[in-house]
Amino acid sequence: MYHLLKGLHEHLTRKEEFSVIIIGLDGAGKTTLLEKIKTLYTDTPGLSPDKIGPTVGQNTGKIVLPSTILQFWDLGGQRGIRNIWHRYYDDCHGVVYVIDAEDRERLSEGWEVFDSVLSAPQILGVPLLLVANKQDSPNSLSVEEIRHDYEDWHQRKIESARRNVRYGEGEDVATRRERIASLDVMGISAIEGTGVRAVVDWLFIRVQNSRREAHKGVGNV
Ligand SMILES: Nc1nc2c(ncn2[C@@H]2O[C@H](COP(=O)(O)OP(=O)(O)OP(=O)(O)O)[C@@H](O)[C@H]2O)c(=O)[nH]1
Ligand SMILES: [Mg+2]
Repeated sequence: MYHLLKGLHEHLTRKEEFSVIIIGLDGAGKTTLLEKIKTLYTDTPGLSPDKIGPTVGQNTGKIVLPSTILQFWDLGGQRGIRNIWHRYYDDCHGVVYVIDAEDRERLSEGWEVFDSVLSAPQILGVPLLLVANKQDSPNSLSVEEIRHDYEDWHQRKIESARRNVRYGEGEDVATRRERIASLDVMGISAIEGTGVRAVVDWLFIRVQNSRREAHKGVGNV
C-alpha cells in the first residue's frame, strides 16, 4: 500500500523537464540573462555582471516551476563556437535568440546568424523567441524597431538573392515570411532584469503547448 501511494504521489508531483537553448552573437548578453534567471528563480543567486566573461563552450542552469523544470543551455556566441549550436538542436524544446539592440553595427551580422538558425530543419517546429536585450540603454532599438530592422534586412536579402544567387532554394519563401510575421519579439534588460520574467513565462507556456501539439500529431498519424 505504501509503495502504491508513494508511486501515485510521485506520479502526481512528477515534473516534466524541457531544454531551452540561449543563442546569439557574442556580447549579446546571453550569460547575463541566464544568471539573472538563476537569481530570480533559484535560491542561489547567479553571477553578477562584472563576474561574467565571454563563454567558451556552454553554461547551464535549471529552474523549477509548477509541474515543469526548465533546463537552460547558454551557448557561446563567438564566431568559432557557433558551429556547435546545431548539436543542441535535436534535443531542445525551446530557443531564445538574443540580439544586442544597442549594437547597431552588428545587427546585420546578428540577422545573418539568426537567419541560419531559422533555416535549421531540426528546430522548425520548436518555439523560438527573439529577445531584444539592453533595453536599459538609451541607444537601444525598441522591440518594434528591432522587428522592422529584421524584416527590412530579410527583404533586402531576398531582393539581392533574386539578382544574384538563389536564396531559400528548396524552401518555401512564403513559409519563411509567415514564420517572421508570427515571430514573437520581447524587449529585456538582462542586467536590470526587466522583462526577464515575461521571457520565462513565455517559455513555460510555449514548451508545454508545443509538447501537446506534438502528442496530438502522434495520435493523428
Ligand atoms: N547595458 C546592458 N549591458 C548588458 C546587458 N546584458 C549584458 N550586457 C553587457 O554585455 C556584455 C556581454 O554580456 P555577456 O552576457 O557576456 O554576453 P554573451 O552573449 O554571453 O557573450 P558570449 O558568451 O561571448 O557569447 C557584458 O559587458 C554585459 O555586462 C543589458 O541588459 N544591458
Ligand atoms: Mg556568454
